[in-house]
Amino acid sequence: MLAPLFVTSVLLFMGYTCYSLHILLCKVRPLGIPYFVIPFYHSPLQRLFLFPLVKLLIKVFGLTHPRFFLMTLDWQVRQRYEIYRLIGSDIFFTVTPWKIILHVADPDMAIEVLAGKGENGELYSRPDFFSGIALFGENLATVEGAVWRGHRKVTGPVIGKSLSIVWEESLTQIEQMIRYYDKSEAINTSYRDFRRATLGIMTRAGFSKVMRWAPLTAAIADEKDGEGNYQKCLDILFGNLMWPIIAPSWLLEMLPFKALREAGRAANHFRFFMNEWFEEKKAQIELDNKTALKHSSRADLMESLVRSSGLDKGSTLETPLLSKSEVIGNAFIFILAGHESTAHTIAHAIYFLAIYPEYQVKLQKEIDSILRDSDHNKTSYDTHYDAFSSGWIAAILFETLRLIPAVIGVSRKIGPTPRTFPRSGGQRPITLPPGVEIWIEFIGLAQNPKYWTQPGKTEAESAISEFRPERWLPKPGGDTMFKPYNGSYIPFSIGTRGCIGKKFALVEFTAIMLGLFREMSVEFDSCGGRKTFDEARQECLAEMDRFKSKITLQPSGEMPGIKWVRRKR
Ligand code: HEM
Repeated sequence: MLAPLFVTSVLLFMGYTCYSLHILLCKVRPLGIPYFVIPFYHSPLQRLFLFPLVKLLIKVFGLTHPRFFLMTLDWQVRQRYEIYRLIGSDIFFTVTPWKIILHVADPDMAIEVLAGKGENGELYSRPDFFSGIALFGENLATVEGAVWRGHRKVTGPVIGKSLSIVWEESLTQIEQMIRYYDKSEAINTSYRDFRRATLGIMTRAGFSKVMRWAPLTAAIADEKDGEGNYQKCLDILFGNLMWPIIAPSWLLEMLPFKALREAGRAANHFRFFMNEWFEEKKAQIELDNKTALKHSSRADLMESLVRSSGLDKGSTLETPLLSKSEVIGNAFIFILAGHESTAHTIAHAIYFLAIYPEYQVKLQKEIDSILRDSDHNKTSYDTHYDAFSSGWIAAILFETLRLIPAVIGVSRKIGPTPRTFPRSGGQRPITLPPGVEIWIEFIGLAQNPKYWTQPGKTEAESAISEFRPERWLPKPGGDTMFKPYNGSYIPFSIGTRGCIGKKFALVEFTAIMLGLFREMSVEFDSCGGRKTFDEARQECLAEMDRFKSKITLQPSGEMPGIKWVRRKR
C-alpha cells in the first residue's frame, strides 16, 4: 500500500520539477545570455552534503565545464573573474527547477540593480532568504519600503554620531591586545582576536557597555562573569547561526546533538541579554524623562532604538516607530553586521601585510609622519582621521576589500513585472522576466580586467589578482585616491540601501591599524626555523583561495601562525 503511494509521489514530484524547469528555461532562452542548468542552489542541507560531493567529483574526474564549478560552494572565491572569462560574458544565468539567478560582474548593471527603482517606485527588495535573520525580530536588513525607511531613520543618525567613540575605543582595545601579544609567542587566533576587539568597539559605541579586550578563551573561561558569558554566547551564536535560523531555539535545546543544543542555548542567552539591556536603557531614559533631559549627550544606538519604541514611561512619541521585538532585532543586526565584517577585513589585511612586509614599512612611515612624537592615545577622530583617509592605511583597506570582500555579494529580486537594465560597454540592455533573483558578485566586479587594467599597462602588468595597494594612492602632487569605474568596486554596496556602517568601519580600521603598527610589526612564525618565509607565504595564499563564506568570508582551515614583534626604530 505504502510502496505505490511513495512511487506515485516521487513520479509526481519529478514531473512537476521537469515542468517547472521547462517553464523557467522558456523565459531564459530568448534573452540570448549564457545560462547553466544546475540541479540545486544554496540551502543548509545542500551545503552540508551535496556541495562537498560535487567538489570531490570535480577533483576525481577532472571536470572543467563551468556548470560543475557553479555547483561548488563559494565558487565566487575560487573562480574569481576567470569564470566570466571562460563563459565569455559579464552576466550569466544559473537555472534550477525552482529559481532563475542572474550573476552580475557588469558595473553599469550592478548600479541600476542596487540604486535603481522597481515598478512601485521603491528599491528592488532583498530575496526572501533574508527573512531568516529576523530570528530575534524584524530589523533594518529584513524590512523593505516605508518600514525600512523608518528603521533607517532611527539608526542612521546615531551611528553617524558615534565615530569619535569608535576611534577612541579602537585604540583602547588595541592597547589591551598589544599588552597580551607582547607576552605571547606565535598565534593563529587573529580572526577571533579581532572579532573580540570589534565586538568591544560595537558594544561601547552602540550600547555604552565597556568590554575590555582579553583573548576569548580566557575571557569565557569564567562562567559566572556576565561579560565572559556574553562573549561566549555570541561566539557560539554567530559560529552556528544557521541552526537558530532554521529551527526555534526551544526545539534545538531539546535535540540530542550537543552542537545544536548549544546553538539553541546561545540564542536564548542572547535574547536574555538584549532584554536586560533594553530594560536597563528604558529605566535610564525614564529617569531622564522625569528630569526633562531629553536625548542625553550619551545617546547611543540602544537609546535611539528604545526611545523609538515609545515604551518608556513619559515618552511623548505619538506613534511608535519600532516594536520591542524590532528593537531587539536591530540590536542583533548591528552587533552581527557591525563586528564580524570589520574584524575579518582587518585580519585579512594583517595577513597581506605579513606576506608583503614592504607595505608595513610604508604604513609605519605614514603613521610616524602624521603623528610625529605625539602619543597616539591623545589623537582623536576629529583631528586625525582625515589625514589618514587618503594614504597607505586607506589604500591597504581598499585593496584588501577588493581581493577579499567581507561579503561576496548582495542580491535583489525583480518584482511582478519585467524590468530593463543597462549593460556596460554599449551592450544592448536586457529585459528580465519577473521573479528573477540578481546576484551582484563583488569579486567578479573588482577583478574584471575591463575596468582594472591600468592605463598604459597590460592586464598582466596591472596584477589584478594580486595585492598592490599602491593602485589606490593619489597621483604624485594630488590628494584624491584612485576612483575606479563606477560600480566596479562596491564592497559596501551602493545606493541608499548600502552599508549603514561604512564610515564606522573605515574609522575603526584606520584607528586599529594605527594603534597596532605604530608599536608593532607582524611576521610569519618560522616554527623554530623549520618554515621559510616563502613556504609560509605560499601556505597563506593557498588558504586564502580556500576561504568560505559563512556570513562573511573567512578561513575554512588553519591560517599560518604569525608573530607580533616590537618595531625596530
Ligand atoms: C568592512 C566592513 C563592512 C563591510 C564590507 C560591509 C558591507 C555591507 C554590505 C555589502 C551590506 C549589504 C548592503 C546591500 O544589501 O546593498 C551591508 C549592510 C549592512 N551593514 Fe555593513 N559592512 C561593514 C561594516 C558594517 C558595520 C561596522 C556596521 C555597523 C556599525 C554595519 C551594519 C550594516 C547593516 C545594519 C546593514 C543592513 C543595511 C540596510 O539594509 O539598510 N556594517 N554591509
